[in-house]
Amino acid sequence: MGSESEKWILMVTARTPTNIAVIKYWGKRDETLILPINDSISVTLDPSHLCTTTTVSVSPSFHQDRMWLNGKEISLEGGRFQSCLREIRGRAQDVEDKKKGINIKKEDWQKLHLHIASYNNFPTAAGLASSAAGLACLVFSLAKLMNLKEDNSQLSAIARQGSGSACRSLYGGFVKWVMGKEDNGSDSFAVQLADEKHWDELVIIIGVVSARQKETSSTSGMRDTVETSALIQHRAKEVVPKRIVQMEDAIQNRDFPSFARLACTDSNQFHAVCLDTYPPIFYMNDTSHRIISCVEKWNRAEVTPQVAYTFDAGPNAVMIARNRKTAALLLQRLLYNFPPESDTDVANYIIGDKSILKDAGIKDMKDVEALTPPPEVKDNIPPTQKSKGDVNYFICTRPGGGPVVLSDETQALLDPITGLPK
Ligand SMILES: Nc1ncnc2c1ncn2[C@@H]1O[C@H](COP(=O)(O)OP(=O)(O)OP(=O)(O)O)[C@@H](O)[C@H]1O
Ligand SMILES: C[C@@](O)(CCOP(=O)(O)OP(=O)(O)O)CC(=O)O
Repeated sequence: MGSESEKWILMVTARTPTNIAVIKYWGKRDETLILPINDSISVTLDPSHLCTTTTVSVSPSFHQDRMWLNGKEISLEGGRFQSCLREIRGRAQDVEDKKKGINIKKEDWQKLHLHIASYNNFPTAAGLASSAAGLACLVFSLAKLMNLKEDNSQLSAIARQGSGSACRSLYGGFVKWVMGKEDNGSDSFAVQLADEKHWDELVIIIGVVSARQKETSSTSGMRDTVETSALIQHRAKEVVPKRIVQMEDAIQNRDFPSFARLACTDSNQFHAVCLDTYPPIFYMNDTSHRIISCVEKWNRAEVTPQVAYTFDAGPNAVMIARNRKTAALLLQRLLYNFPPESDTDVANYIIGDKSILKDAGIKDMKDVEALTPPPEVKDNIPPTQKSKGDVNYFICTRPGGGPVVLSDETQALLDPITGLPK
């Protein structure tokens, strides 16, 4: 390993996506190991629009494990961070970098300290699953630094101990978290159902709904649900197992009507068990409900559903359109019902893949104001009833790939000489 006066720093930078569940995880059977009461299925979101980048580094000159999140130092003392660090260090292998004269033996990892810097390219703790991308990226990048032999499924079982939904961010495309049966959690990990190319027509539009930071975290919310809701047992034992099979088929066959029906009803049932919790938990707000009715009205007016919606533990809407054409029509409807404040630049209101905006024929606010009511809406909504400013912005994206190592050193978040954030 070399002496403390040695100045070498070894680092790895990785990028990891976030994911949105279409069959929800809600409820644990083991709080420490984070073992769920049902399987869940998610779609990985394109990391070009929503992702975490993490640089992990090791040096004999570091005196303690330290972490910076979005430029601010945070504590690594929490049990979940500690579980991930312990599990990874326990599996670390020898690492040799002849060019830099570095030779780390596997037992050295127990003594060496780490510096970690992470950046989310989207708001943290805003209900956009930052913990999922963040914990997955931490585990993935450390596994690369310490040369772990484990595959992504085995790494997902470590990320799971950081945050349950994080285990599904170890793969791109469509991912299932198998709940497992063992008490030690060894069979509770993520598997890829299909990669992102399998169903590449889908377009995802996220409505970031104005909200204060949520009152009930997922962790405490699901604990209360398991303790007090009678419906959750029925959901976990009877409803989800059938839906998992049906959702796997829908994904395999690219059967959008079944996919949409299952995603919407499962989101609705998740929010129903929240309401069945005592005291009740409300994650969706009035704007969320209006988005649901906008989509439901349109879906009912068409022969088959055009758009699926799903909501996690917050008011943000995740809408999945069957293809680009539908996504453009959806965007017109969303902008008609939820226009930005008059002084907003449309380019800041629709972010991510802006080409959908072009498909929808919208360049500026004049085009938004000129939108006519969609055919399924009978009466023109007078401007005062439109919900200006109830949505902060929309993100246009698509299903995306899994974690990757960024080999371009300029993308590292830590300085290669000091080991501190750049
Ligand atoms: N890049 C990151 N690296 C490590 N940990 C992170 C990262 N980003 C977020 N976290 C952890 O996740 C916490 C936020 O998780 P929280 O569940 O409150 O919000 P969220 O994940 O954005 O929302 P939700 O899980 O409801 O979708 C942060 O306080 C931090 O501990
Ligand atoms: C509603 C959800 O987003 C709940 C996510 O819960 P978390 O994974 O954030 O909870 P912990 O395991 O306690 O960290 C549904 C889902 O992602 O499946």
